[in-house]
Amino acid sequence: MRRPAGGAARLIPALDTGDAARAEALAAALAPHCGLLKVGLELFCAAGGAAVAATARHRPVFLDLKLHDIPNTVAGALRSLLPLKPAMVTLHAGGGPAMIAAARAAAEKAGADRPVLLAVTVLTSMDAAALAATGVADNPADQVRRLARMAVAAGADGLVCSPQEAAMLRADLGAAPMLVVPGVRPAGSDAGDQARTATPAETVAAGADWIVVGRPITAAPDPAAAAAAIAASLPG
Ligand SMILES: O=C(O)c1cc(=O)[nH]c(=O)n1[C@@H]1O[C@H](COP(=O)(O)O)[C@@H](O)[C@H]1O
Repeated sequence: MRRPAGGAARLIPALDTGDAARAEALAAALAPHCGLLKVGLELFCAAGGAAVAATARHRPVFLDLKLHDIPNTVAGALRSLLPLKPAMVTLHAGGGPAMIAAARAAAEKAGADRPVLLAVTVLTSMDAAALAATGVADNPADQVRRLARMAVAAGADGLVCSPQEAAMLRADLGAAPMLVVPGVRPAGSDAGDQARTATPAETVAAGADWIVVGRPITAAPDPAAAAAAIAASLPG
């Protein structure tokens, strides 16, 4: 997976709907304004591999299932997903180094076309209090850094973090890891359940390769126009 040159190629709209027909209509409308399209849990649970195939007719697919299980099970899930040829797949960094290494080994079976493996660090919906409720006393940035270092050392190609940690991870880990960043909100739009946010331009300036945007696009009266406006706001 090549890194995006800039502009619309950096945008990944999230097709978060349980309605496969609506997802396909969104994919067709948004394709001119984005680099990839994200199929996440809502759409995959509703429509499975057929939704991935339908989406892939428009743009390469970021398959965001956030795998998190014992290493053997995650490796098996990866093998099951390879025929769908996703460009990117997520797994939770919290599954630990053996799980990530097992996923990498399974992905390698696809050869040069293997999916990029992205380790999700601390969900962008979590603030320090939510993290503390899980037993992690560190602030989100410190926990993101710890998980990111571990995940990259274990074989992840890239990381999912919030806009607020992107610059820190670039400084800490250098240019190599791909950074895919959700929790992105155009100025003035509703944060919803996202806790650690920034605007699209701020997020790219902080070092994100790709930004993931869902509701600010899908809930807009004209999703294609919303995506085009976000893409136009991104630095090259
Ligand atoms: O892995 C992800 O894409 C992801 C990780 C994370 O920490 N936070 C996060 O919001 N996401 C996804 O990014 C999208 C954000 O959607 P909106 O909040 O509607 O823009 C959703 O599809 C989430 O599943």
